[in-house]
Amino acid sequence: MVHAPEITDYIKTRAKAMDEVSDQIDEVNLLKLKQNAKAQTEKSQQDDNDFEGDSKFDSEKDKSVFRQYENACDRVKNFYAEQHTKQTLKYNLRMRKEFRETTRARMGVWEALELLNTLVDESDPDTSVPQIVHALQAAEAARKDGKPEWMQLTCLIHDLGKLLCFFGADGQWDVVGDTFVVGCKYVDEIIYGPESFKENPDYYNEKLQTDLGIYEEHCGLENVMISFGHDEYLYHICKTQSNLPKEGLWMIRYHSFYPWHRAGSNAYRHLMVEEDEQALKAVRAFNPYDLYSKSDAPPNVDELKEYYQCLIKKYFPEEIEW
Ligand SMILES: O[C@H]1[C@H](O)[C@@H](O)[C@H](O)[C@@H](O)[C@H]1O
Ligand SMILES: [Fe+2]
Ligand SMILES: [Fe+2]
Repeated sequence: MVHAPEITDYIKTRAKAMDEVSDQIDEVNLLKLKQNAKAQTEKSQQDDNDFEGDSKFDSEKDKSVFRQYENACDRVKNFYAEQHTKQTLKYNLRMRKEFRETTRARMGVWEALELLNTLVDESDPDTSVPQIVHALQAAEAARKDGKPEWMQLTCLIHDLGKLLCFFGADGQWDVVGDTFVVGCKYVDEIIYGPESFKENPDYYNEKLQTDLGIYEEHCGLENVMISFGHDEYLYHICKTQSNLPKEGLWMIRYHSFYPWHRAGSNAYRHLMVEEDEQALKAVRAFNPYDLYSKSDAPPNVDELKEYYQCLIKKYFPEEIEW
């Protein structure tokens, strides 16, 4: 039997022991929490570093069969003739003002993707499948390579700006195709070269046909007008309505800017600032998922829907203003 004074002693020692045990438990928990946090930071750092690693999904592919513009079909050639003729400086100034002042539609990201189900890109020599297929091919390739979630999502949505085709665009010349800088000399790296601008009035304006044109040296790509289309349009939507990292935003904004980012190009370097080097790295890391996934088997939209809807929720609100 334990008596009164002893009870208190007993209770005290028990309590002390309990305290010690719970201290230990707390310590174990704290340690676990710390370990978890450390693992998470390491994981996210790993994720972030990982986005730049070389693509692997395309290792077996013959890359030389993509982007063959010289022997492309008439649909592609006619597209560029029209785009190079109509993307004038004046047109670009007008578009930039106009598109920011209007909301064309309100809908969620997945809904927007489903709308692209009916759109085939006339400028593309490498694919003639509906754009939702291209979106999922690009995203699935990034996922297969273990790229971070934000990059998988960027791959999924990168061409959503082509929705402009449904919002009263004048055709496709003002929405799709490679982009280039307007307001300065047309560089050799542009598809079909500077001569393909012969019907464009800017071609005959001497002030616009110097290396700098209307720009200052190293003014930064941010301050340069790149021909208007799905990249620029979607970039502004994502910048103001998503929490995608800046790398994802760069991938979207410059993915069609092949004269600048394609392998071996040195074009437009005199307009860049230091940060644009980072952007270039990001866009080059993204490019294989956009380009080389075009020859992959078409993915099953219904099967993938849930996974990507979850990803979308992490970075976008339910409804977007388009
Ligand atoms: O989505 C477009 C399209 O597929 C074009 O054909 C290509 O030239 C662009 O660079 C790309 O962004
Ligand atoms: Fe694109
Ligand atoms: Fe694309």
